[in-house]
Amino acid sequence: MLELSLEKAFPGFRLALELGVAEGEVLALLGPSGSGKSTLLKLVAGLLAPDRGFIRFRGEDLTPLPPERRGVGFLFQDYALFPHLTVAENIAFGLVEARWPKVAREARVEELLKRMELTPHARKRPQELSGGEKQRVALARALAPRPRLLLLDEPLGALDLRLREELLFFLRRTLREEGVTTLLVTHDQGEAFLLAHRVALLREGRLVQVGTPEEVYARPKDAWTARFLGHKNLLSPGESARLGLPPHLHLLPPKAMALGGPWRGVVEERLFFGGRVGLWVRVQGVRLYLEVQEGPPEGAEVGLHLDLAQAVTLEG
Ligand SMILES: Nc1ncnc2c1ncn2[C@@H]1O[C@H](COP(=O)(O)OP(=O)(O)OP(=O)(O)O)[C@@H](O)[C@H]1O
Repeated sequence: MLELSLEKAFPGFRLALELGVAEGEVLALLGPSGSGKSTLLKLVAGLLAPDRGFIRFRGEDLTPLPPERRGVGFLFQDYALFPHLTVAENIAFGLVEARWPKVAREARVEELLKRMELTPHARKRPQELSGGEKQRVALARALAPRPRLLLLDEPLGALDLRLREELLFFLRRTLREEGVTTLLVTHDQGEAFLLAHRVALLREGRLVQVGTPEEVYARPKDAWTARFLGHKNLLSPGESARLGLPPHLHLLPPKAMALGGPWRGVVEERLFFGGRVGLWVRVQGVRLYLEVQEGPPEGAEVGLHLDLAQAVTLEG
């Protein structure tokens, strides 16, 4: 168990939170730019000292320890590999430092090369690798010494869309196979949902909500959280009333809507995404968004099924 109780202030910014992470759990810190995600990671890594509070891991207080004595592996945004070392040597770096015996070292490097599909690149230097390959080497290097705790700051940040997706599934498998307790920073909700057992939403240095991806998506605490998690159908009190709901702020989740039903609407926008189609439909003067397999063209009149019993009341 990792237990955090931390306070840290900068001019114009204050982080204050308490958070527990279970053994082997992957917890994603999700929040907009400037919400304090990296600051939190740096406090746990020991690169910053808290003004108040503690970092406890398996009952041991890590707060007074320097970074290298915390048993923490990290992968920060600028995953600088050592340019003069080969891929295998980069991965072995932490093992040499930790004085692993040669045989164990070689076995671990080989295991990670294979796991990360880097075996053919073992003797290359970083400048001979693609962006995605570099990122995999950096991840292997962080994992190699079997850290008890892994900190990942935007591990897929610097990559293009296609590589991001490819590495996302790769990272997901790796984290689950290694079973290491992980704190992961991202501002991408899709990434957080796919990678993490639980998601912690950070806003202006405070935790807004913590829960499994399913929990926070189904029951966001307030309108800000709902929007941040990618919800599109937030109904103002007036819009709620027009659809026959009490005049409060509501969230209509995607599963509460389908084509074909008694509500009459007009397709105002049709967005083709490839495997799915997004539709903005105006119903009773309210614009609602839904995704379908195949959708009617813009301007078409459609029938909508709205299960209003599934609407979630939100705080402002
Ligand atoms: N060393 C520092 N000195 C002063 N202010 C800092 C320092 N580090 C961070 N801050 C401020 O603290 C706030 C939180 O920064 P932090 O880097 O933790 O945000 P973040 O959520 O990681 O953002 P991003 O997604 O953009 O990386 C910001 O307002 C930033 O300007």
